[in-house]
Amino acid sequence: MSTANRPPRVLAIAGSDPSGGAGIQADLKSIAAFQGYGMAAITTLTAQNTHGVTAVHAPPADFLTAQLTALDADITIDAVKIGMLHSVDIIMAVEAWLARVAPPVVVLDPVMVATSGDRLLDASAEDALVHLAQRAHLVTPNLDELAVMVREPVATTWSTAREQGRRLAELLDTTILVKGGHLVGAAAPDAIVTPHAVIDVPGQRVTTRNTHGTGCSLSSAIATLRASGLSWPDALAEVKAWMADALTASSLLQVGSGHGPIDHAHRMRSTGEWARGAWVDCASLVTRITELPFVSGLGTGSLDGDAFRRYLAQDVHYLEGYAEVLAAIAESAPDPTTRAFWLASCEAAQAEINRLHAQVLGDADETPAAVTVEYLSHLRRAVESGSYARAVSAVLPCYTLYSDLGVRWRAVSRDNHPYASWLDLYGEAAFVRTAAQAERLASVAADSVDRAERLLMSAAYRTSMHFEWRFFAETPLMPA
Ligand SMILES: Nc1ncnc2c1ncn2[C@@H]1O[C@H](COP(=O)(O)OP(=O)(O)OP(=O)(O)O)[C@@H](O)[C@H]1O
Ligand SMILES: Cc1ncc(CO)c(N)n1
Repeated sequence: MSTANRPPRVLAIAGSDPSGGAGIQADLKSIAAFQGYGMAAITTLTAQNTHGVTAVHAPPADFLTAQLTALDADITIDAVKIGMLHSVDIIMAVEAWLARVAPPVVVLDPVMVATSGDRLLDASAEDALVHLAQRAHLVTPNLDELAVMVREPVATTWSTAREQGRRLAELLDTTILVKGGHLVGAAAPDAIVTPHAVIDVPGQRVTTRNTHGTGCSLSSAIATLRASGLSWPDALAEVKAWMADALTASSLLQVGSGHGPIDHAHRMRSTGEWARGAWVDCASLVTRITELPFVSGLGTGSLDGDAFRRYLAQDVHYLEGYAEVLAAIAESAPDPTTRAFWLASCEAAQAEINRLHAQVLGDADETPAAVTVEYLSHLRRAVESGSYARAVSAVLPCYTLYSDLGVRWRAVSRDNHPYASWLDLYGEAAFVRTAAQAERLASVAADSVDRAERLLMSAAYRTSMHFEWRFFAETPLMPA
């Protein structure tokens, strides 16, 4: 299924939303955001904006068949995403085409009602849609659609939703993506559910009204990543991280006064730039860090155990101050999602402190080294500057450097390696994702400040990277 370097050719069979937030417009933007080549066969035209749908016009179903036939006569299709189908005639046209062409990836978003509450599927077409769903490799109902498909009341808890997903998976004998977007609370969980297993993919809720088209965008993005070779759960985790940022960035778009669209293009717009630039500017410093005897000895496993212990004893001191700094950053974060990220990071640092005390260090309490004290005062000064952007820049090397080292160490054999569990901590996918997210948040912050402040951000970042170098150079040499 992998398309190696060729972008997957992804076809959306869906309705048009002229306001650009949902329907084929959202599909094409999402497919492009995940680097696919997008195509669109239009089932229906809607007249709609961010407040709702005012009219629907469906061309004859034969004309949809003509569009689909023109495509498969000429183009190999790697994935299909199916959205608004509106009527039994249209559903039957799509079903006949799927039966003939059998595309390798078929994702069905069983669109019934828009975010605004307007019906997009005739009530009489619900059974036909359930029948069509048996031909899909993944079905992505929201909680209302799930309830219709299993003929039960709408789930109000996540556990009921997962159960209903399980029953639908059995009924259709296929995989279901159960979406928790419509639940209330701080979480926005999703799950990949088969007749035999449930894989939860957790997520934080973004506080925003701009949720128009999230379902369309999710299903076409996941079809694109599946056709690129990812498993359903991996594809979902990737798309959820992207969706959270697209929801957060939606406030800048100012499209309409109702439920506005998400920002599909947020990654193209700017994020990643400042932080990547700051990293590249520190390239030679990073090389010097990797060449330190302590760092190379950690990788090969040849490092002296006492030196590692002395480093950890200082790292505990460092992490204690660092966790306080992260809590202060969370306090000054610009929105609840960003705050949740820094709080989670603060908790992870505290967990690491507890783990080090319990498993490695015991009660011994060594004096903080000069480098530890100075590095922490640098971080505190960045917080006290009152600039969120500068404080984030100062803590960022802790993410980018350790993620980079972790990735380098992935290739190292873990057989009899004395520091294997420590190397694993930073090389695992979750930490790499966290570091990438921290970089994105720093870049977003960089976009909101002036040039002078951006220069101060870069200075704070470089100073921290320099302290990282000193920390690896000096702490192992502390007197025992
Ligand atoms: N406020 C939110 N914060 C974070 N994620 C969200 C939020 N709202 C929806 N999502 C995510 O967006 C995706 C779509 O979910 P949702 O349940 O909203 O679908 P839908 O109702 O089909 O969407 P649509 O608005 O297009 O009808 C899911 O991955 C869901 O978890
Ligand atoms: C065309 C179209 N498809 C799907 C949805 C669901 O959000 C919508 N609002 N409009």
